[in-house]
Amino acid sequence: MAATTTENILKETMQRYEEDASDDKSFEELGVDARLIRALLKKGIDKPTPIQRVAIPLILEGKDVVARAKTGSGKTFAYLLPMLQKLFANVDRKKQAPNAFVLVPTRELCQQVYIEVVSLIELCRVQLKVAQLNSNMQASDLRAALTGPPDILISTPACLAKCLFDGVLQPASINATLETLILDEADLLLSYGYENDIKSFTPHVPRSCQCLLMSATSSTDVDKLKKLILHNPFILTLPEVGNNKDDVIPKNVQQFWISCPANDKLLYTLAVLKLELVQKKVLIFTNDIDMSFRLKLFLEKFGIKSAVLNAELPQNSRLHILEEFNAGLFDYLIATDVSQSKEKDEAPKEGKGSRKSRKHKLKLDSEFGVVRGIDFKNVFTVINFDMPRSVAGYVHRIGRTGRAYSSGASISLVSTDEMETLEEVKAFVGDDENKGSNTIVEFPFLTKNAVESLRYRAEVIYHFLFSFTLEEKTCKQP
Ligand SMILES: Nc1ncnc2c1ncn2[C@@H]1O[C@H](COP(=O)(O)OP(=O)(O)OP(=O)(O)O)[C@@H](O)[C@H]1O
Repeated sequence: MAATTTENILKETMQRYEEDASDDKSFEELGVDARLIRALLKKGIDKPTPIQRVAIPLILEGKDVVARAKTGSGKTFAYLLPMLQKLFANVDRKKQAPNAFVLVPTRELCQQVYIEVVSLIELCRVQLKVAQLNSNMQASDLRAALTGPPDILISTPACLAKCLFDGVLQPASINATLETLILDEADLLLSYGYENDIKSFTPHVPRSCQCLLMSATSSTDVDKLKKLILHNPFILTLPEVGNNKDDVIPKNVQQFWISCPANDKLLYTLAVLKLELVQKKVLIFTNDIDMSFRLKLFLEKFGIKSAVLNAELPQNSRLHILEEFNAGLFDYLIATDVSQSKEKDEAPKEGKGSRKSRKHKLKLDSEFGVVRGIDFKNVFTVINFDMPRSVAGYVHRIGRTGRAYSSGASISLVSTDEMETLEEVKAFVGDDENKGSNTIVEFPFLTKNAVESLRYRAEVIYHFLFSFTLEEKTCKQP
């Protein structure tokens, strides 16, 4: 009987919030602070996305929330706005530790969230201090960052655990002060090997703390975290994402594929870019880091300036490249997500407590972090130079365009070997134009003649580069 009543309440509440998600409420009607609304307007944001319409009122009511919504749906503001609003209400309070923790899986995401929070605070002209931690910081740097203490702490779970272990943060202070705990990209945190780190601080999270889990997919990991962290028994999983493709691939992204011999991928990419068949900015995904460098050099010889982004680059360089790309300093970025390459299968399975295997897993997963959650600004086109190895990889790559209310396109170059993956993608998203907008179809704008007209020059450049790359030892012989 009790279970039925709880089920009914949950059902009714879900219905209410489903209705809220589909109506046209403004930020003001959601109860967002006028300063934050003005700040959003300065960023060109004037109406909430569906996940924001649903999540913001709930979070403002103080509920624990598990928010599941597709990539690029605006989850960051869905938690940042109510979190800041709560802090605005009590700017001058004395405290022993930060009032809010935002935990994310990678350093790039720490940086991304940090930039977003600081810019909102500055635009609102409110005195709040934000600290961003990373695992390269020495205990003295961590101590300095936490002096004050800041109002908001943005960190990976590992770095937070380190602060506790080194005595930089006191469990009692967390227990006395923490009001909001946010786990962003919650579906990734455990797969990044953070379980023990999370377990090391959860006992110190006070029962009164509001906990939010933001995630792009549902998984057993999210359920595990939910059990580990959420205190408030009223947990609402927001009904935005189901298990079908319409829920995960943005409807405003046109998806194309091109059949292309494996050896001609450089040439086809060149043709697509040189003939301006796609709209900028362009994010190109390769499965192999060497190939990304080769592609960069090749395009450069045709006057197309690009940068590479992969987990082998030092983190500072990665952050710098992301910042420059997002600031519009160049239009083409070649990213490698090694988790989509064969190397992933060769990774040793994680043994219990095995330091070595955990390290290896972290390395591979941080490379996956190049794709997941990163908000590449104003990307219109995603090119799969190599097909990702799974439909999930495809969905995450495509999710880098068509973010929030913008539109976008994707083109996948498919060699004979990759046809099987294309078939899987087709089975998932559909390949029949009549089925609706959310399908993958053959790219109609690149003719064989157009490709062939570039072949001779491309081959000359290719041979020139071949000797060049041998000398430089930067790239391998293709
Ligand atoms: N209400 C809005 N209107 C227009 N743009 C928005 C709105 N809210 C957020 N955005 C923009 O949409 C983009 C995607 O938002 P965000 O990074 O929060 O998505 P996400 O759901 O966290 O995606 P992912 O799961 O990939 O991390 C950002 O550039 C953000 O500035």
